[in-house]
Amino acid sequence: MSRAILRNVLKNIFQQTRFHPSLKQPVKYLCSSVDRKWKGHLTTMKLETPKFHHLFTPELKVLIDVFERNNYELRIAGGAVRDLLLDILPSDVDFATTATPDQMIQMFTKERIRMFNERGVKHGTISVRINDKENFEVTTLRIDVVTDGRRAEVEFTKDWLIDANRRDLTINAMFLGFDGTVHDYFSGVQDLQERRVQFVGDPIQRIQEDYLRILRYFRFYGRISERPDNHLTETLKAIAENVGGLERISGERIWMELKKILCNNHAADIIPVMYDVGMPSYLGLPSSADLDHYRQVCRNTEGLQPNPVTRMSALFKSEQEVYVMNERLKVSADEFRQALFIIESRHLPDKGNPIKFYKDLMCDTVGQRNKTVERIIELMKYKNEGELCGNPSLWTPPPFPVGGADLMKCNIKKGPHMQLMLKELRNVWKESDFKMEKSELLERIDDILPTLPELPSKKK
Ligand SMILES: Nc1ccn([C@@H]2O[C@H](COP(=O)(O)OP(=O)(O)OP(=O)(O)O)[C@@H](O)[C@H]2O)c(=O)n1
Ligand SMILES: [Mg+2]
Repeated sequence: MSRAILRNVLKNIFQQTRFHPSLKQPVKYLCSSVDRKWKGHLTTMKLETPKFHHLFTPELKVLIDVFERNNYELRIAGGAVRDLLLDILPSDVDFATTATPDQMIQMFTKERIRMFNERGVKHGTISVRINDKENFEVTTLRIDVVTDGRRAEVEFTKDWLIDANRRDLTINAMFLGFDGTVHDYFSGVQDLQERRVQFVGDPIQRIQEDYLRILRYFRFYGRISERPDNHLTETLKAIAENVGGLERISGERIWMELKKILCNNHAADIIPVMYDVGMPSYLGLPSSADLDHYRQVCRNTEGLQPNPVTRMSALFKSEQEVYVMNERLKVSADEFRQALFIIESRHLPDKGNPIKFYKDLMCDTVGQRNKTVERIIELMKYKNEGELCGNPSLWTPPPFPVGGADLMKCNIKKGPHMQLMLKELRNVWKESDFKMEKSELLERIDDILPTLPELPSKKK
């Protein structure tokens, strides 16, 4: 078909659909429908993996029977199909059906199956618990009618193609029947085989429906692509033009995705691409990061299962930048402290003796010992000294032999003075390479006392 004819056909569909009274948002709906009609094309294949059979619990069989008895179609949808095709057991399985939420409610009530969590109903999701053992979420096929880039108002449909078309990536837009048939409208199987990540239809439209999809794109790129630099130009262009929409996405949701990106394959290349398309400020990351240093830290941490914060810390030049990031991403208190710890300790001189350096650091770091060990292990990965991680006894000093009670016996009162004295004694102990014993350390008190600063006395 020539381009001109195609354009005309599309125009006709446009005009017919535009004034259809049932459409609340004609133009948006229309774009999707054109997209669907010309790009969506069903291909099927049989899935052969034992992982698929693992899903068939007695409870799932009950669910399947209920839908069958009531003549509604039910299929596995989205991410779980992708994972099974990759021979991975999916961590969560979503189900899609042609039954409307009302029909499902009627059916489950009749079948005496317990429903819970009514909040999903508006978007077509019914949650059920079967045999008091397993929960399932079943969602009616739908199209997102009005979207504000975060949430959608939906309209239900019985057309699998329409539902596939509103999904983000081709590899996430497939359905799986319980006989093992994969229903693939947008060449998701081929994209998986060729390890290609692309949006369903028009990337701009898909992104504008939910800006978090920008991050989902990079997450799945890391999981799927074999090459670090195989992005489609059209995809990157659409992302670059729409990064501003990330402003509307909550920091928590962004951090959930970013964490995975930082630990996935190709993290060394993906974050710089995210910089190229103008994302850092929307993620609370410094725009002037040293990306070569970041790449180096990715190499240092390769294969060591780093905490995502460890890699992210390479993007920060100052504590201030860590605070800015936290303002946006609201990372956990632990993650925040880990980032600060790396920023503070990465440039301390180790005087050519890393084991002594880490022992001293262990000794200097206040807080729970197991947390300190975790932080130091991450610092080792960061600094390319990961070979030390597996052997903490090498760099863990014995417990400091002096405590507050010992100092009180030597007439040192509790409070800031005692803290200063403990700190000085710890320094003496470090210099002895952790060999001095309690009695020897306590003998030093008299020498240290005159060197301590005068502390202001409490006002009466
Ligand atoms: N912003 C989003 C989020 C989800 N989905 C669709 O909803 C499915 C299920 O979403 P979710 O469970 O959040 O993601 P998964 O793709 O399953 O990935 P994961 O393995 O992390 O669960 C996705 O596969 C995709 O079809 C989407 O189109 N757009
Ligand atoms: Mg999922």
